[in-house]
Amino acid sequence: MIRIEKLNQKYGGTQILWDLDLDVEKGSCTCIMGRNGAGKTTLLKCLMGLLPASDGRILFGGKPIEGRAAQARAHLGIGYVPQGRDIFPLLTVEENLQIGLPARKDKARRIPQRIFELFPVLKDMLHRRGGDLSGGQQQQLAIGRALVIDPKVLILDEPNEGIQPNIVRQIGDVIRMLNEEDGLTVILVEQKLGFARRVGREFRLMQKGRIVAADQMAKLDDGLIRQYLAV
Ligand SMILES: Nc1ncnc2c1ncn2[C@@H]1O[C@H](COP(=O)(O)OP(=O)(O)OP(=O)(O)O)[C@@H](O)[C@H]1O
Repeated sequence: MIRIEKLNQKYGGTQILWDLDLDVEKGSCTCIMGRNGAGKTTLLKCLMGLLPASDGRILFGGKPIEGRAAQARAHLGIGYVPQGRDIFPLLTVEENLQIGLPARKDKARRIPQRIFELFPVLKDMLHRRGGDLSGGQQQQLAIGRALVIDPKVLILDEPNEGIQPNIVRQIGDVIRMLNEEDGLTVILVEQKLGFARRVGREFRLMQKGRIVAADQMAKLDDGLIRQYLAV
């Protein structure tokens, strides 16, 4: 579904991603892991078109998208939940969710009910300002907003950063449900091993801007953890 070939990215003179290759199959739930600074967020931003790559190819459903703007990638069906959530604090929950509606193929004007089934708290707080929500509720809103476009793939960058454990569990359950029941392809950047193991079905390990290991989640053993994840 997504194929990245020989992706390179630089911040000024500093190269961050090096000839990076990544294949993500339709229906998979892939967890991208690696130490701080490995380039995980940079990779997601290049995939979303929020950072320009120096060179390389990004294919979505077999078609090159590397020349397309971020908004066009959303219209193609790539939903993105950025690190830090980036919800609009002065807009209501409803307005935050409505932002995605024009990107839907069917041009539906109403927020899909499925989002409120997954996150009932968003229905209860529909008219509250985004900025008044707790961190966990804001994260649920950020995921809801990405789902409004009816994406084919959902990309999440550390959805659990700074969130209380009961909401982390709920978010994990929702990601699993979206993947298993709705058939949504998921790409998740995650630092917490327990969450990654519970939610991810495959892993990719990153080190210094490269993918250095890839397998089924069950094969993520202590040796790999020591080598690429332990701090
Ligand atoms: N705007 C920027 N300008 C210059 N360098 C940057 C910028 N953003 C990130 N970097 C550098 O790029 C490298 C990769 O950062 P990135 O945020 O992609 O890593 P990460 O694996 O997501 O780390 P983390 O787990 O800490 O979020 C780091 O060395 C970081 O310092």
